[in-house]
Amino acid sequence: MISSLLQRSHHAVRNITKVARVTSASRSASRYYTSSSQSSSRQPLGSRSLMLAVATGTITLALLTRPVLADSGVDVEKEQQEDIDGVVSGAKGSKKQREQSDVDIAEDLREKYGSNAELHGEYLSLIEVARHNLSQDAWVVVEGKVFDVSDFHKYHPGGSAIIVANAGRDVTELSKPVHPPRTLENNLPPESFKGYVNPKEVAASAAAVKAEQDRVANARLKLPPPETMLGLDEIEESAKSFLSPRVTNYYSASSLDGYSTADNRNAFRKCRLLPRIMKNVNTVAPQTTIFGIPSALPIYVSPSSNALLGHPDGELNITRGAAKTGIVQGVSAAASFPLEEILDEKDRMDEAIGEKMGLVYQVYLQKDRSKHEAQVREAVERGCQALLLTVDSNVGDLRQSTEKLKGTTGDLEPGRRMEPFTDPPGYHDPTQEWEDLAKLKELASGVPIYLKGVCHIDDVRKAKEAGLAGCIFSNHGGRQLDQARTGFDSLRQVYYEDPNLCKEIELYIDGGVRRGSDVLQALAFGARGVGLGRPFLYAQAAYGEQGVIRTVRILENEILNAMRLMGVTTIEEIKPSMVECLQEIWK
Ligand SMILES: Cc1cc2nc3c(=O)[nH]c(=O)nc-3n(C[C@H](O)[C@H](O)[C@H](O)COP(=O)(O)O)c2cc1C
Repeated sequence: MISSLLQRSHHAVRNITKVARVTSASRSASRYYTSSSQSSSRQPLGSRSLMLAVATGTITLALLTRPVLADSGVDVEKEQQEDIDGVVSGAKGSKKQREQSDVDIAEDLREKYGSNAELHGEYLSLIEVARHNLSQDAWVVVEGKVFDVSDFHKYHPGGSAIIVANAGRDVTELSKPVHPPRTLENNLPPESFKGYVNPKEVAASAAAVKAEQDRVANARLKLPPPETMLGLDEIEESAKSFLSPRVTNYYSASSLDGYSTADNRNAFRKCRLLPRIMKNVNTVAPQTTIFGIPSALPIYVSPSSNALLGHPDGELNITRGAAKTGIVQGVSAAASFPLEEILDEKDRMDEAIGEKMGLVYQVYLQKDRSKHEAQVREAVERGCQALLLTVDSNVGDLRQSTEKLKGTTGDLEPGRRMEPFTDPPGYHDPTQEWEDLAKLKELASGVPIYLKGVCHIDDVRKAKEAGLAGCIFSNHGGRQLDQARTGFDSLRQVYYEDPNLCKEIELYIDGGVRRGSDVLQALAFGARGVGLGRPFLYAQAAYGEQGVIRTVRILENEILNAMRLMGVTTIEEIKPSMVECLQEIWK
């Protein structure tokens, strides 16, 4: 059965993925062999298994992109509910666990129980495994054993996507046609082994995963065509109509009470436009430069992690859609595809279109500085045109809706904690300071740096003094500090306090932008452009690359319409006096 499925799947996606996959697989594989940062205990792949893996990488990806099990008899709804646990945004415990990777769990278990660990009740639950389902925190189950493949997937000869798409799950059946038995295990450092899962649980889960993939692929086929979508919210609703609760929750979740997320939308509703009349608006020009890159519209894709959760092509959909519409793509440090694969896709698009698309890379400062430094080096070497340093995330988030769904429980430990608290969990660097920018600038070697997640005017001034190219006013879509001021309100406040600042340093906003008129309001107060996060995630989830294109076309139509109705023909003509904010009227 598997071989006929493979054949069907292979034909379906052959043209779009084959060359790409093999090229990128070869590059990933060669990096895997040569990278000096690899653990010394890591063994190179045997040449036979490597060739097999490279040759069949396309097939494995195809398997993911097609329905694989028509009628498994599995309770999909129940599985989806359990699957919610796989949201890694809050998988702080797992990060901590990984930091202790020198503790060789494998040896420990083997020493204690030999190969019969399961008889002693030392199982890892699949719920726990499912928590590690994102690119930066990926566990998989192979033949009852749990492995941490967070680093390995980037070097997987068959491509990273196949692993990331199945992170948190049992991949035994998927890997069988590709790998001789135990290939994966033999090529991982010993500390990657996390433990065993109950074989009965594994069988049930594998069937449920396949059934869920089947359901999603079928549901996507039944959506109304993308050209019938007239607004961004409509596309989001389409995506939510079939995405599993865990994916919808991951994309939509906010910190704590979600005030900032709600405020982001409402910020634009507080303002009214004052159009100027009797102007010739036959020709309008919405083009501008974003992060120094020519852009067809004053919008860009704000970097958002894990697009693959919504669609098997994930960020690659966004690369294709952005290239074909002439807007800039922001790639997240926690993207589900490695930067290398996204840049390979960009190269292909540049060649096909005959023009270079705009692509900028987002980074976080991490506790292990070698990690973000390596990311910056790679981004700069491969020609990313700007770096966005996200500064609103010096610690992780508190998304309680997600934690609740995951069944996370809290601390009941008694104790009078009178000492200062230190060392918060997670990989973000809580010690980050302005001084750290010097090193980043050095690594960037002239590539402009923008701070993402700025709120206060004093920080804009400091960024200017530090020689940065600009700031993005943002509260991270309401996913970090709840009640942080909205990007749009920060921009307005800065404009009122120092109207010339936007001439001295580039300013952008993101958060809650869903209409062309929202874009115009931000431009009026001096923003060069606005970023959108969730709309592009949902658009690619529902319609792949076409969803991204449709989203841009909708915004283009709305921006052009609003410009004409406002009586302006260029972005420079949009002035603060054309926007009245109700809050000010009531003062
Ligand atoms: C699911 C999701 C993942 C995100 N991941 C990142 C990230 O990895 N890095 C980052 O700087 N911002 C990230 N963001 C924030 C976005 O870049 C952007 O600031 C926010 O989504 C804007 O709000 P909007 O979704 O209302 O457009 C993420 C947002 C969402 C919704």
